[in-house]
Amino acid sequence: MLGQYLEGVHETAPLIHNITNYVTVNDCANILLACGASPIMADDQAEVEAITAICGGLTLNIGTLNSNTIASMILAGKKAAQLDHPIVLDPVGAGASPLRTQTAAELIGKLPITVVRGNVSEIKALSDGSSLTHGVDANAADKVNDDNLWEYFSFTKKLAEAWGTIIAISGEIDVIANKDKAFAIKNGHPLMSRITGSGCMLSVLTAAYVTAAKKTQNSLLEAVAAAFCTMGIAGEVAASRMGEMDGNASFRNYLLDAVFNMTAEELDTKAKYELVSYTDD
Ligand SMILES: Nc1ncnc2c1ncn2[C@@H]1O[C@H](COP(=O)(O)OP(=O)(O)O)[C@@H](O)[C@H]1O
Ligand SMILES: Cc1ncsc1CCOP(=O)(O)O
Ligand SMILES: [Mg+2]
Repeated sequence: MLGQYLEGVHETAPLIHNITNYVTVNDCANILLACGASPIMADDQAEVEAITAICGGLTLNIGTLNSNTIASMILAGKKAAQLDHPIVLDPVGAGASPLRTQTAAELIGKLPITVVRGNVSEIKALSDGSSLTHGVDANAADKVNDDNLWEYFSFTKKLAEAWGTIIAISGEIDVIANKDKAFAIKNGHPLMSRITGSGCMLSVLTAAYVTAAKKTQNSLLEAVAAAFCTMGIAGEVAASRMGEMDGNASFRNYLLDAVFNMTAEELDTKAKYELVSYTDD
């Protein structure tokens, strides 16, 4: 079922506008190319509306936000809204500083965000201030596990309703929800948290999948789940290639290669997820 979403990206080759951080920008461009999409990074207020207008989707990542890029995000987001383009928000480090938390909240309040993709501590910090991030990483105390999974289903459903977005929480178990349904995804590998950028790359990948799904009139929720499974499976494949002297630099390259070589069949075969419908309860 999810493989068709990768095919959709290959067939439509969506162009994605990214206003993102300067730490992981090159990895974000490369993972978009790896999945068959195209990246353009542009963050000056004088051009963001024109760039958004030639693209199919937009990623807003606040990882190294500043007052110029915050204004650019609002301008680009409003243009994307006018053109009915999907917008993915990555609230990097929300909870780590008031500027990050307030900016992410402002973007959610002012723009019709399609997907908020963050780690569990970032999303909790934004929902009710109930967590502290470990910098840009999740706080171990917030971890989603089999015991608290239903609490997180209910949490993401409520948040999806309140914000009118898809909520996509990443981690060892990913939880992705709209107001009606939720996916729990169990692909991935612990090494993914030992490189910088696995979350940022996942956000741009998500933008590519939802942009393609919108164009082909497919489910945006399933498109997000397909992007998450793609990333998780790529992490598993990359980990299986690690040699004795390999470290996080090799892992990052193997991860990109795994996305580049991913097929719809591989995605369908290796995806590990549980789908829950709230209308059942
Ligand atoms: N311990 C883990 N086991 C399996 N997958 C993981 C683990 N930690 C992170 N991931 C995966 O890494 C990717 C990035 O997630 P995460 O580390 O939560 O984002 P961020 O880098 O924004 O904090 C996701 O695909 C997630 O599923
Ligand atoms: C380390 C760091 N500092 C600001 S942005 C950034 C990258 C965060 O990337 P990710 O959330 O994908 O690990
Ligand atoms: Mg992140």
